[in-house]
Amino acid sequence: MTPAGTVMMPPCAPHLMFCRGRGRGRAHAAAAPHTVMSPPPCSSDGRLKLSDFEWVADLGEGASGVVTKVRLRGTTTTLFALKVAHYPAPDAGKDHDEVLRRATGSPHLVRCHAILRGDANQPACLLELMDAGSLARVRGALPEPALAEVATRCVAGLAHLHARGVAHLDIKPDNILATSQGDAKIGDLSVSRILPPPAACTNRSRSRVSIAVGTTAYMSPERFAPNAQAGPRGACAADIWSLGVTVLELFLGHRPILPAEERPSWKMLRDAICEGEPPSVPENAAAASEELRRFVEACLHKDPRRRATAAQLLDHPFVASRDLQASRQALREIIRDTMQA
Ligand SMILES: Nc1ncnc2c1ncn2[C@@H]1O[C@H](COP(=O)(O)OP(=O)(O)OP(=O)(O)O)[C@@H](O)[C@H]1O
Repeated sequence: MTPAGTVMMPPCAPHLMFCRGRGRGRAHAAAAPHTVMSPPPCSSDGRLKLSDFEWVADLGEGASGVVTKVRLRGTTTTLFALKVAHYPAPDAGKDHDEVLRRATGSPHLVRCHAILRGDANQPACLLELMDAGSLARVRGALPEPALAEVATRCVAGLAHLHARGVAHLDIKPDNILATSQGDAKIGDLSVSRILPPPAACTNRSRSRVSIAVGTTAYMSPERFAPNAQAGPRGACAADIWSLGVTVLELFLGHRPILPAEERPSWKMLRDAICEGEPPSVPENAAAASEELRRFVEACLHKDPRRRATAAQLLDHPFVASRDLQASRQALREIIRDTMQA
């Protein structure tokens, strides 16, 4: 923690050039546009504050905060996304900082460079700018090679989080963010939970976390139980269901749970998810490979104990046997087309 209360995240990308100086604008004279530094450049007094950044554009607003594109004052190329929470989170605040700390080090998770504090002491995360927005913007179905690439990155991002005792709990297309360079990463750790270590799970009450958070359409059946809680394995399995729904949605080009044209209520979703068959790739989807069908099936077991883990999915043929070059190229093209649309 710096004297100003700024939490700085450790670097995860040593190939990026870091700011070592204290002066504004000394960060990265040769940086390309949208280059993100890690850790962020220092302000004039060596303590990073919200007032060191100037507004460039609005990026969006969600339930937990407002996100803007910002620039470090005095620079032209140092752009970030700044997510300022709507409210201070006195209890969850420490946990949230710890979630972000544990998330560093994976190229498949949107990087948080620092946590600043807003006027009302609400957390403000200085994030890597994902300049192509979220995959929810993609119109229509994703071609399978691009989907395999997205799935791979999400599985790798989740494997990183789960191995470090964090459940994301809000995996959905809106929270997979892309860059114009053709990258896609998991973002939005605002409802993520720190999990107790499996070895400490002898005392039931202390070994469970609430999983009744997140976005209803992507929630697994067990999350609809009153005060739904899970141990570390169950909380990670909840993420895997959400991943399966996300992959299926990106494949179909619409939400898979209820007819696309409906705007379902919470109860309709609960009934469909808890009482219906798990969603799957339709039999008549001729374009779907066997690998994709099996991947979705491995994620979407109603019994969380039967779902694959993120570590197992890393070896799944849909991920491990994809054509690397073709899938990366396909993802780049989809992102480019979406940005131009
Ligand atoms: N790092 C980023 N770079 C670019 N855009 C971003 C970034 N992070 C978030 N956004 C955009 O800002 C908007 C709101 O972000 P986000 O979904 O994280 O907020 P939220 O309050 O957590 O939303 P939700 O209600 O879904 O939980 C979204 O449109 C998202 O795509």
